[in-house]
Amino acid sequence: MNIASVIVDVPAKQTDRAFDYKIPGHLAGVIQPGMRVIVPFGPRKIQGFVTGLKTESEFSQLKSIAEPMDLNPVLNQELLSLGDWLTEKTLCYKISAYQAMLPAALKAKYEKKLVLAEKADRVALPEKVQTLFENTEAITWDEAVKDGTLSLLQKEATNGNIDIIYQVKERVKKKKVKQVFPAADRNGLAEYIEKLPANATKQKEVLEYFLQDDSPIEQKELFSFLRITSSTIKGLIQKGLLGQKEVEIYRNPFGDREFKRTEPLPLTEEQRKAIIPILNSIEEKRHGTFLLYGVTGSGKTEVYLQSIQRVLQDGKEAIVLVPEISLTPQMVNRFKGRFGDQVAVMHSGLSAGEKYDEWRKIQRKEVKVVVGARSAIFAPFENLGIVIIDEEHETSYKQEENPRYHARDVAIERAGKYKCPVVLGSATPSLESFARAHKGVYQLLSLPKRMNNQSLPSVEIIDMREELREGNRSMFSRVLLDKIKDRLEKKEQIVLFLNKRGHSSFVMCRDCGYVINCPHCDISLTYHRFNQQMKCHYCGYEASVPNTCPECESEHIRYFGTGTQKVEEELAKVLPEAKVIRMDVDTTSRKGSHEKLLDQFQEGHADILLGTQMIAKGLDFPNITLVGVLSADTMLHLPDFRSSEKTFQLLTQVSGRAGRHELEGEVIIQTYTPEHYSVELSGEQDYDKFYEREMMVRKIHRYPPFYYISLVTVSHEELMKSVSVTEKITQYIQSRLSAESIVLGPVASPIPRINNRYRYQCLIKYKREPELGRALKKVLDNYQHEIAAGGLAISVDLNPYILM
Ligand SMILES: Nc1ncnc2c1ncn2[C@@H]1O[C@H](COP(=O)(O)OP(=O)(O)OP(=O)(O)O)[C@@H](O)[C@H]1O
Ligand SMILES: [Zn+2]
Ligand SMILES: [Zn+2]
Repeated sequence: MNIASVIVDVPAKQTDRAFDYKIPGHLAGVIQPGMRVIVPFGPRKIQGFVTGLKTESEFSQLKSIAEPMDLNPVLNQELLSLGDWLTEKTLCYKISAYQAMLPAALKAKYEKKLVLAEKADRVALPEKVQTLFENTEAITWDEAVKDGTLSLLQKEATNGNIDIIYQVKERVKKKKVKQVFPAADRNGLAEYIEKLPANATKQKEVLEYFLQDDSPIEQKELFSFLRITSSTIKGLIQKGLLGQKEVEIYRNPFGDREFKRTEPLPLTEEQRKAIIPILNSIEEKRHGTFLLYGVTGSGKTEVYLQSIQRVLQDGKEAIVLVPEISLTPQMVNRFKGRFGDQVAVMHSGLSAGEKYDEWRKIQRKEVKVVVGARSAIFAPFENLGIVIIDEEHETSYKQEENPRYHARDVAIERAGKYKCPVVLGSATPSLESFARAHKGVYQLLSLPKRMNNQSLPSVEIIDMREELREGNRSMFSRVLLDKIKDRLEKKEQIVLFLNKRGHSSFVMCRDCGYVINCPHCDISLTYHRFNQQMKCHYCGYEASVPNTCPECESEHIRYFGTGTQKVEEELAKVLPEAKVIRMDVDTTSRKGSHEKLLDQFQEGHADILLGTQMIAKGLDFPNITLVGVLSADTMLHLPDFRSSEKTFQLLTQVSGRAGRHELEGEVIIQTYTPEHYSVELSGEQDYDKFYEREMMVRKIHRYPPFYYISLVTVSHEELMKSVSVTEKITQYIQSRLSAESIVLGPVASPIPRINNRYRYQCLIKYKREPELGRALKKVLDNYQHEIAAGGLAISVDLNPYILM
């Protein structure tokens, strides 16, 4: 086995296959499949993944592996083959598939360096170059750029005097701390104390400390404990009385927080009925997908916890996926509280280093449970016993960049290999999943009632147009305001929800209606209050608000739309006595602030929790008795066939925050389109009715779950180019598919221009097209050169969740 197959870090068609490399003698037996290695590729050295070992190659002149990057494989055999599956299902390159499975810290970073070529004659080089290389063989690219000698160096590179090399670097280092320990025995320490002059009190203290406790201590800790500095121990180290060493530690994102241990609750009759089929599937080692459809507050989480407990009994492992936005401290507590140190947590709030450490705990089998967002589905477990996906309807489980995978599909694929169950949980399942459960593809488990038979909160829908007609121009309806006042008196808590998605603050002229758009993208600029700038969310363009309208020169140009800050100001005006906690991207960007705000709210330091999407889910606070939704319909008008579904789901989730414990809950939903069925039915909290209604719409318009869809988006700086390419693609795809399928295109994307690139798309609706994947791959291959040259971009999504 002296030859390794390696997938190299060059995402392109020509390199999307394994290359053979010789394993040099000194690395024989060291190199294993799943390891990252550094290999020569063309003129540079790059990273690669070993996918297999063999004894023969069809090629004769093989280059050798330069060095391994890992001591142990970072991908196990199962993940390596999952990479093949991912490549086929999402049409991505193998290298992208493997990289998606690893924490960011393990993705290669390349440092460009300039080195003197062997044949170079130092003294013959231009003086400037000589000085650069005076004391060194290599300088970094950045240094060269800063020095302004780049063109000179370029000339020397052409002459062959300078080589450019790429050095692979790890992004994140293991965290190390310095420890101090006694290097002499007790007698030695004691003797030295005797010999110390009387004024060396500090040194004496240090030695006495180690006489009491001879275990190594973190240097920083020792210093602060004894109030000393490094000068105190320096002499002691030199004399061989103390030693210093570096040890690796895990970064701990949870600090010293204690997690209160919880015991399994006796299950209710309904929970028992729901959990039995899951437990059976675990015991019988049989793969199956369950849809746990349970209203908000019905105790789904307890079902998850006890299923995991069963899995751990068998010595197996569990993956729990939670949407990023609801990966709240409260959620983490529930898992850490039950399973303690056996739990690793992975979410975007962690630094790259912290994520890396959590990942290593999984890899080293130090934990058995991972709770995380989408990418945690790739946790490198090797004895998986269950995968749980909470809030399975959330669209954040779909990755919107290569590889464009859906975590649900990956979960089912992995669980199939390990012969274990997948549990999808939701109060408002996605239409696709519910339809599959109806067909018997998934097994449906229901929790139709709340805990303790607590009723769902009562919901009242307020027509804001009516409010306006009756002279109320504020953002709060009279009913909502009255109810808030009532709760303030009763000392009960209120959640106010502002749906930010789909609408934002924009700048408009009140006289002529002119809206300020991004000059590079066909989309309005978003107004940011904190720096009073307008910003494009697609390309980053920024500008300040003009004093007069560029169109009619009116001075009545101002921003519209409601941000959380504006709501907060408004609240302060009408209810100055109310204490408000605002939660949005601005107030939660600092690490730990999310948690702090929620803790404050839970401890009763505020009456009102005001926020965006991030407060819609997962909160389980007993004192919340009123939920107000300020604008229910902002999402309804997005050009997306799922907008009704998303609106219904969100309204149901938010409403579910009220009255979860003893106190009864009430919900007020303000809307400008009360007649829309997704608003109306979220008022009745009737998912089943909504499902029927929405299925009819999907059937008529031939959308999922009746049809599958795929989307090709083409963009180019020239309008005509993107139209013509899209046109060709549309025709080609059409020619490859059956008459039953519908190929729509070329049409302009809902956002027709981003960053000065014109965007056109082709939408494919189909029922069964085994050829489609191959045809789309062919399209990508065909345009590979133009794409690589940078002018043309084509993205193919076999299961798009964002159609813009
Ligand atoms: N068997 C049980 N006995 C007593 N209390 C329970 C039991 N199961 C769950 N609970 C409690 O009921 C409350 C609601 O349960 P939980 O939060 O698990 O519901 P959920 O279905 O996950 O809700 P949501 O989908 O709204 O987040 C929690 O406070 C939980 O501790
Ligand atoms: Zn104007
Ligand atoms: Zn822009």
